[in-house]
Amino acid sequence: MSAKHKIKVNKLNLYYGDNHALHDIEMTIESNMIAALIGPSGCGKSTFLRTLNRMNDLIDNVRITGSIMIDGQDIYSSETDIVSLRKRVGMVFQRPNPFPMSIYDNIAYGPRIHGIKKKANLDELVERSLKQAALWDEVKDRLNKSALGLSGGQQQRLCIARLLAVEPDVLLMDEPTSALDPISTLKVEELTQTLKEKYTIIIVTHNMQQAARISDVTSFFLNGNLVETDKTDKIFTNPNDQRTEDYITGRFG
Ligand SMILES: Nc1ncnc2c1ncn2[C@@H]1O[C@H](COP(=O)(O)OP(=O)(O)OP(=O)(O)O)[C@@H](O)[C@H]1O
Repeated sequence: MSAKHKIKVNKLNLYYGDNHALHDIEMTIESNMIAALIGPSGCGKSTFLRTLNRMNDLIDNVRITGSIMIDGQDIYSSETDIVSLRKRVGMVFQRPNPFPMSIYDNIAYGPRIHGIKKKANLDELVERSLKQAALWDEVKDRLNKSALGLSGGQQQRLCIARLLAVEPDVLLMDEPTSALDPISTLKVEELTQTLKEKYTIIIVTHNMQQAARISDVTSFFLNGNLVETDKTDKIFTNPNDQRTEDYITGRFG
């Protein structure tokens, strides 16, 4: 396997009880890329995203076959420690979900759990994470105020900062801007462009303009199948598969 392959998915199948939701998915994602997952509602994008940090393990009756290698290690092997997997592969959800505590404590929460206790170290981590999430300037004077007082867009960047504080290397984003106004959306989109220098990002989006604007590669899903993955420019100008063409030109979905 090439060292550049951050994530390698082999013959991945997922069943919710009798519902065969993902069929033989094969995908390779390289480091420092933004990979967008697109497709009509119910095609399996979120399900696939959740397999990358084993969030589906929390759902009853889920059965998974195949493998997902991250940095050459099978995340479904019995040796994988799920807590450290979720630290390495963090997730941002559709609705910002800050904890009902101060801005500072939201960011310090993860590092404290992972054993960082010294105030000076936490201060430094909080500042660095908020700067990385392009939120520091807006909140530096109110770190001890409740995170719930932030705007939706600020809350989403706080959730991103909270992830960065535990030093992941893959970021999963499930429609991270669908609940945000256009200006906040733009800020989160700009943020993804700086974050990809350090992280590998996989983003589910219903917004095809967003996929075209921010991603390097795009995968089109349909009915639980991965129809094709290609460079984003190619997918949006000259896809290989007629079904992709029909979707991006708005013939269905
Ligand atoms: N927790 C669950 N239990 C049972 N079935 C589920 C569960 N989550 C998703 N499914 C089913 O799996 C299939 C894929 O759903 P998924 O949410 O992954 O699609 P999606 O492409 O992300 O859709 P959307 O764009 O609407 O969010 C659907 O048939 C859905 O009903």
